[in-house]
Amino acid sequence: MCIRDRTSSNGGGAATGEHYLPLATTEGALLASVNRGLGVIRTAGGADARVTKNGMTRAPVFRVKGVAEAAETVEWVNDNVDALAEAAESTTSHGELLDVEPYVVGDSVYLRFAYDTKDAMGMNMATIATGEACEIVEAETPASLVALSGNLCSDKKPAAINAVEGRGRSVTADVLIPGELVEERLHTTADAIAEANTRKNLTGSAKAGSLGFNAHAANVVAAAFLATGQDEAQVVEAANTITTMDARQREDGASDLYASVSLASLEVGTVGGGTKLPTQSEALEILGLRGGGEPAGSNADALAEIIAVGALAGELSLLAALASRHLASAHEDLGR
Ligand SMILES: CC(C)(COP(=O)([O-])OP(=O)([O-])OC[C@H]1O[C@@H](n2cnc3c(N)ncnc32)[C@H](O)[C@@H]1OP(=O)([O-])[O-])[C@@H](O)C(=O)NCCC(=O)NCCSC(=O)C[C@@](C)(O)CC(=O)[O-]
Ligand SMILES: NC(=O)C1=CN([C@@H]2O[C@H](COP(=O)(O)OP(=O)(O)OC[C@H]3O[C@@H](n4cnc5c(N)ncnc54)[C@H](OP(=O)(O)O)[C@@H]3O)[C@@H](O)[C@H]2O)C=CC1
Repeated sequence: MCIRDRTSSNGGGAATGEHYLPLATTEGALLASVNRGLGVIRTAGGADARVTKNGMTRAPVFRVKGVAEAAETVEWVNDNVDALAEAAESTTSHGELLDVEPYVVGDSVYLRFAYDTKDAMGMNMATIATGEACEIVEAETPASLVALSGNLCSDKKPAAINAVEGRGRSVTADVLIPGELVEERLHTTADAIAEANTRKNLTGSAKAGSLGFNAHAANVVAAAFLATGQDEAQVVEAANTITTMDARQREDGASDLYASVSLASLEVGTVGGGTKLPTQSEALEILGLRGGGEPAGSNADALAEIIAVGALAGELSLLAALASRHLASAHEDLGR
């Protein structure tokens, strides 16, 4: 299935202008929901979306004898990031090493390498580059490589480090919706949506011990990932999204709705992996984002921003359905 609706994404580079949002899903009411949310966003004048951080990570784990060797290894790494960058970047003409963050646990040393992988999601690129850098670490320090991935990366597992530090693209989208539009198209009020968001997405998620403070960002991310050839398993990283909804009172006493989603770790690319498959490549072509961007990285930034606006649309429509008590009936009509 493919939703053909326009989002407005004002990010840098190629992200300006109007876009379609290709989605592939088996969730019965999702397309209707996102379509309604996008329609409301478009009528409100469009959403803003920006990538605010970018870094694909790979964190190998090394064995040392104890704390003294661990400290020696960390000191060497901190003093020699340039040498590690030279080794890592010798394996790629696109990737750039941004940072190496050491972590010590007893006789294990973890080095979290972060790369700007430009338009690639970058897991192969980062893994190959990190492997090369590890050879220097082993040659220059007492540390011995145990595993090229030591799970502090952290790939395809729910992990607070991704929610806090980010992984892939960290992207935020927001929109201000006039109160009248909320009532006309979402059949509820800004206050009711804001209350549902606070009690459900914030307090309810906190009580559940969740890493995600959203309603169903994973629905939109999964559908966009399938449609555009991303690595499906990495939906788990994007599920840590935080959704905020506030009723902003106007001078005339009415309230408009401010809505935002912040996806700390959205791992997307427009080159490499499944993006080359025929249908997925066509979906990226519809977006005007197939292949490498100019400058490199701008296409993947734009894709991240478009997916974020889609997630915002989904959050708006579902929270409105909950606030107006339409969730069950919508799924009776569309989802079974
Ligand atoms: C279903 C609606 C949209 C009806 O909402 P409505 O306002 O009664 O719909 P409408 O018939 O008046 O149409 C309004 C707009 O919705 C869109 N729309 C409407 N129908 C379609 C359709 N068939 N195909 C494509 N687009 C559709 C379309 O944009 C349309 O505008 P128009 O084109 O008429 O100018 C609303 O009730 C809704 O969004 N409900 C929420 C459904 C939802 O978000 N489900 C997500 C999955 S639930 C889940 O997986 C996760 C969960 C819930 O467990 C997570 C949690 O715990 O929160
Ligand atoms: N290896 C692993 O541990 C894991 C792999 N994966 C899989 O890895 C794949 C994704 O890895 P990824 O590295 O993204 O893809 P690819 O391995 O397909 O490599 C992408 C390559 O495209 C080249 N390239 C050309 N133009 C650009 C551009 N504009 N921006 C960036 N790179 C460009 C780069 O080559 P060059 O570097 O020579 O410049 C880059 O390394 C997926 O299939 C995923 O499932 C997923 C998780 C873990």
